[in-house]
Amino acid sequence: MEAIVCEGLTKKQKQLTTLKEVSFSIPENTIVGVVGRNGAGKTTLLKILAGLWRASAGNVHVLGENPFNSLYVSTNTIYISNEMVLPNSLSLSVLLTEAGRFYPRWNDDLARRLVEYFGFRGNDLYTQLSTGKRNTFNAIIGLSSRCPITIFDEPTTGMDQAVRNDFYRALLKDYLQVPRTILLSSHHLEEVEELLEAVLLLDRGKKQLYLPMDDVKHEAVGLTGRTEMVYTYTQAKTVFYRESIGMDTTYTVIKANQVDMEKAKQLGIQVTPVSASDFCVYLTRAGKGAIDDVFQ
Ligand SMILES: Nc1ncnc2c1ncn2[C@@H]1O[C@H](COP(=O)(O)OP(=O)(O)OP(=O)(O)O)[C@@H](O)[C@H]1O
Repeated sequence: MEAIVCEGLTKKQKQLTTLKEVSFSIPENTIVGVVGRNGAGKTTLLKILAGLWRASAGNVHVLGENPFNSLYVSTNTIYISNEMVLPNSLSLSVLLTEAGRFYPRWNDDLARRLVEYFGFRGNDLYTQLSTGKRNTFNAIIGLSSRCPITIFDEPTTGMDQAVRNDFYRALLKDYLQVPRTILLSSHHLEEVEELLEAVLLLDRGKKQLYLPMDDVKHEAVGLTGRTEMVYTYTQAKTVFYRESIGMDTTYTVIKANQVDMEKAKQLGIQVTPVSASDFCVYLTRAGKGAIDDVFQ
């Protein structure tokens, strides 16, 4: 069954169209990464799915309902972001108790064990936590809620590397125990790719790609060789990205299934894999050349 379905989802904010006819569906009990450059529309999309914002056009169904103003969706969905505002006067321990009263599948034992593991004290106040600690606490709430739709919007902002690793590991372990639909937005695809079953890449409000993770990893290859050779070889092929390296060498990223390895070898062209993360970066370059051009 599909947990989330979007058809032609469009969002207008002031003069801007920040989501443009985005369509996709996510089966229940899957972990999907939502990636894209700054301003691509990730937060906008996630807030609409969480029922916090209303779509301007198109259809959105979360657990079979339009999420906006739906009590059913809001009790079965949690949206975790670094914009979360929790009451100043309540201790962390009381905040966990209150979260447990709201979310039907809340696991208090998990919450308390994570709080202890990450070095919180129950009587600390939320507003006195550092940014990384606050986001760690938010992430604990997100995990422990065990909501059927769990949305993490850049959850690791400010966390140090060890905490990020622990968080992703905890997420995977708990997901394996209690499968649910998890959306995770991140600027660091390389950090989360082992967790993800699919990737949704947004680019300036449009869906640029939505593929199973394994396909994203194998979608493109890089060709390095003499400029003329590479240009001739890649004619009529799907080129995602090109870059000059040195005087007469070019690096070109093309669709992997269009490469004949034998032919490339004969032409002296070296074929190398392209990581999922690099592939997404190549797909969403602004088309204004490279940063080096600024210094010329
Ligand atoms: N409240 C708002 N009013 C008007 N425009 C907004 C509002 N919130 C976001 N936008 C615009 O919508 C676009 C998408 O923003 P959004 O925050 O969804 O992107 P994002 O992919 O999450 O970016 P980032 O990676 O920087 O967090 C941006 O152009 C942003 O300026």
